[in-house]
Amino acid sequence: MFQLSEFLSPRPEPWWPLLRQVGVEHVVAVMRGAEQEQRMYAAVGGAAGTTSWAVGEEPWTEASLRADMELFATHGFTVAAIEDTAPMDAVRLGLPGRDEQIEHILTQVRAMGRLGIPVLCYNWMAFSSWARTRSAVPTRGGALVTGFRLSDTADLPPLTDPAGVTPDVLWDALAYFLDAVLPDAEEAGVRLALHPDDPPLPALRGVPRIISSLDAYRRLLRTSSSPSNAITFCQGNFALMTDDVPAAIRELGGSDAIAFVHFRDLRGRADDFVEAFHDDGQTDMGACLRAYRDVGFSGPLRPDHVPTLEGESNDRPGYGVLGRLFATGYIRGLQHAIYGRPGASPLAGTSTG
Ligand SMILES: O=C(O)[C@@H](O)[C@@H](O)[C@H](O)[C@H](O)CO
Repeated sequence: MFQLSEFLSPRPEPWWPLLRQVGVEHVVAVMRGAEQEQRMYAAVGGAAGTTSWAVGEEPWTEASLRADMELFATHGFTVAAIEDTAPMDAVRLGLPGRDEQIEHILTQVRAMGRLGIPVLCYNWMAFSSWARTRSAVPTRGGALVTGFRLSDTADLPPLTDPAGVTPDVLWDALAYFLDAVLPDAEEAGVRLALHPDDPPLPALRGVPRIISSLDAYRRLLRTSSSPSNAITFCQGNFALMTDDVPAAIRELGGSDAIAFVHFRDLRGRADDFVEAFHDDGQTDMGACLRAYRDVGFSGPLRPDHVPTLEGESNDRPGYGVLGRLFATGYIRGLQHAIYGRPGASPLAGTSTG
């Protein structure tokens, strides 16, 4: 059985109890002021991230991560994964300074091992994160979703100086990173779960991207057979790579390479799409969950990118509270239909009076 999780920063908010109330016990954490926490909303035109490091030291040290875990625990949550890293753009691009950045990642991975956090989600999108060209597209009933149109990026400046950044440079840099980190990750019992480039296009704003196809994942898995060399199966992106997402789950999950799942959906193609409510996109979500069950996936699964609903501010596109609650209910319904409802018996709830 997967671990139904939510994506949170270690900064308590008044609505956290709602997650416990709808049945979420696990957290996928970002780290205070680290790379993804800064990029997760800002990347799509939402509120900018903060760089405050609350416990007086870098967010990826054992002391910081322990403090975060304890904080989540006081709110009833267990940390199932970290979806954030120390800054690593030099690592992604193979630039000078990468060895120092890799040392930070090693510090993080070893700390995660000691703390029993088994999954680290990372990505190969240099100087960016998920990219959208619209952050308020009306969908069902006027709820707002994000959207992307490649043609809208034509006039945007390059994300970084593209000189020298080729797919080969990125692949070599990824192999160098895996070589440096996988042995320690394996020893620590931590799986490095590579997230797809979002959107999965061969290049964005003048800079090539490499993790944008099923073949790229096949190549990743050929690079090292370490059990720590793993995948974040971000369904929305895979739905833009293939028409048969369940088959991709069966292929990649069949060798136990899926360590973490982002459960979401959309409508369109990689160069032109809008996101969707979990029950309103182009993918058969139930067929996906059956595929996870059949390959024995047992890691964290979290909803990703939900619509912003009536009355909510859209300063965190994709991460509104009401949409998260709807997504959680939808996933729990599918889960009980497909896996069976734990503890349910035909007589449960009936009176024997
Ligand atoms: O692009 C995606 O599909 C994502 O999973 C990101 O939105 C992710 O949540 C952020 O980059 C933070 O890790």
